[in-house]
Amino acid sequence: MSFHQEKKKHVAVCGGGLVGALNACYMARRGYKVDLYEMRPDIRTMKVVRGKSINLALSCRGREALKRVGLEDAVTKYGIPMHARMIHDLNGRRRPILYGTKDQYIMSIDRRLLNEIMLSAVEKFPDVEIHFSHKLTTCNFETGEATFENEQGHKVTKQFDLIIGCDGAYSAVRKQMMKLSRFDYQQTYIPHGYMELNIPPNSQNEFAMEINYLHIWPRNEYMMIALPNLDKSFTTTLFMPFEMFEAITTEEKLIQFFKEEFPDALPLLGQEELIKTFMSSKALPLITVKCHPYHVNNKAVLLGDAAHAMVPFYGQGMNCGMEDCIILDEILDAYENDFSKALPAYTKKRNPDAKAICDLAMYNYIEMRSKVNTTSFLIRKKLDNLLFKIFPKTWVPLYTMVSFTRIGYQEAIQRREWQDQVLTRCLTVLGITGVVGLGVMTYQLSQNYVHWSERVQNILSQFGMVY
Ligand SMILES: Cc1cc2nc3c(=O)[nH]c(=O)nc-3n(C[C@H](O)[C@H](O)[C@H](O)COP(=O)(O)OP(=O)(O)OC[C@H]3O[C@@H](n4cnc5c(N)ncnc54)[C@H](O)[C@@H]3O)c2cc1C
Ligand SMILES: Cc1cnn(-c2ccc(OCc3ccccc3)c(C(=O)O)c2)c1-c1ccc(Cl)c(F)c1
Repeated sequence: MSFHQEKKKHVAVCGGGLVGALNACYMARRGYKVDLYEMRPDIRTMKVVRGKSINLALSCRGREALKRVGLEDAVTKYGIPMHARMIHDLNGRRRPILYGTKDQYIMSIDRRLLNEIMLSAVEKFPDVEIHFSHKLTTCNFETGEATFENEQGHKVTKQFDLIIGCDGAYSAVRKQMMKLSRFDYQQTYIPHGYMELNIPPNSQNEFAMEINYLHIWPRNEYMMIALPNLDKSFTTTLFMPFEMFEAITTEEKLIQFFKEEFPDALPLLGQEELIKTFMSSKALPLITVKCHPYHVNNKAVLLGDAAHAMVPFYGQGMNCGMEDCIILDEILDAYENDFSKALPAYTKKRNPDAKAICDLAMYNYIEMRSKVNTTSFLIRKKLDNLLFKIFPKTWVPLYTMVSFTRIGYQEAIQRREWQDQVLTRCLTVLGITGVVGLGVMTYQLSQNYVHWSERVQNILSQFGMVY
């Protein structure tokens, strides 16, 4: 090796899910030698892949991350744009509210297909190897050694320049970090669980609802959403307290519940299919995880849910994790691949934003659970869109900043807090002004009324009529 030729960095990406597969592309593009370890078998060869939501919403941050490794078109050609939310009320009325202009839409993407596309993209890079059915068990943050166990229980230990934990909300890499002092960790399971249902194509084999919409049934304690699939079905996710899931013990109770809470969805779901799916499924838990720091020495770093798992009530978990790949890549450029400088800088840059979106997703969950039914959802969103039209530079709806820009999550929330203060003040002033104004107007009207009624009476009296 010549004096000037730097030794090629050798990294281990642990976890071949949505963020790990993408990050492996980023690391390979940097010219690193990449070993990607995924504890599951190759999903591209599996008939059924169990796991999280069947489809998910891809928005600006995730798209930009895909774009930078040349995957945006490969993914979005299989995506279904959702230009608006479609709010379903109890009477079955559906109200669309646009997300913004025609180029401001989120996309419904099949999770498995997205993962497969990225795994296949990884394999195209030189000096990259994917090790399926290899589970990370332990790692040494002093030496960079990591041990993986395969299906036969055989263990292999290798040494790396960097261990990148993309192994999800229940990360093994993070578990190793938790043994270290001054590693902060916090997790919260929420009382709600989720269950995925399916709205199949209708009898004409067409979509059973409007296609390019994120369908939302806000019912305070319960929420349901539906995202379209390429096979003309809708993956419908019911969010409900576990107690409620457990209380629905018979088919009658289930049908009665949907008749009361989601009457328009019941015929689309199909009673028999709903019963079959609901009675054979278990509601799955939802967790939020926050931790700090994201790195250890110059040997390990966390991305995606391993670093910041969030409840799915803002549709940002994957988008945030994909944006992590951009942030780390930019910082590695800035510090010329010096991990001892780049990793602390990554934690410093990313941790506040990731915590902010975790908090926002949780806030939205609490908000939707307690205060959001169709009316309040509609009012809120229409007011947001109206103020955005009037003050496009200053009043950017929070959902727009989060989903259609790469404004830092923390900044987006700070700007929203300012908006809330302004709105509260305006409404207060309007309220006070309104009351005062109403008083003045009433007085004036009463004066005018007296004046007006005198005039009418004078006119009518001239005709001998009095009313
Ligand atoms: C119901 C629901 C709806 C959602 N909807 C959206 C949405 O609309 N938009 C959005 O942006 N996000 C959404 N999310 C969040 C999104 O699913 C996650 O943020 C995203 O999957 C995180 O990707 P990840 O790669 O970090 O983790 P994961 O997708 O969990 O992948 C982790 C990978 O690591 C592997 N692994 C785990 N442990 C090990 C180990 N020890 N060794 C090796 N491999 C290991 C796993 O097998 C897996 O393949 C939703 C989540 C849920 C639950
Ligand atoms: C999967 C996905 C992608 N985006 N969103 C999303 C999230 C929040 C939203 O608004 C914030 C808000 C809603 C209601 C009241 C105040 C603020 C909007 C919107 O404005 O349309 C869209 C979701 C989603 C995920 C789960 C549930 Cl339960 C849900 F309803 C939607």
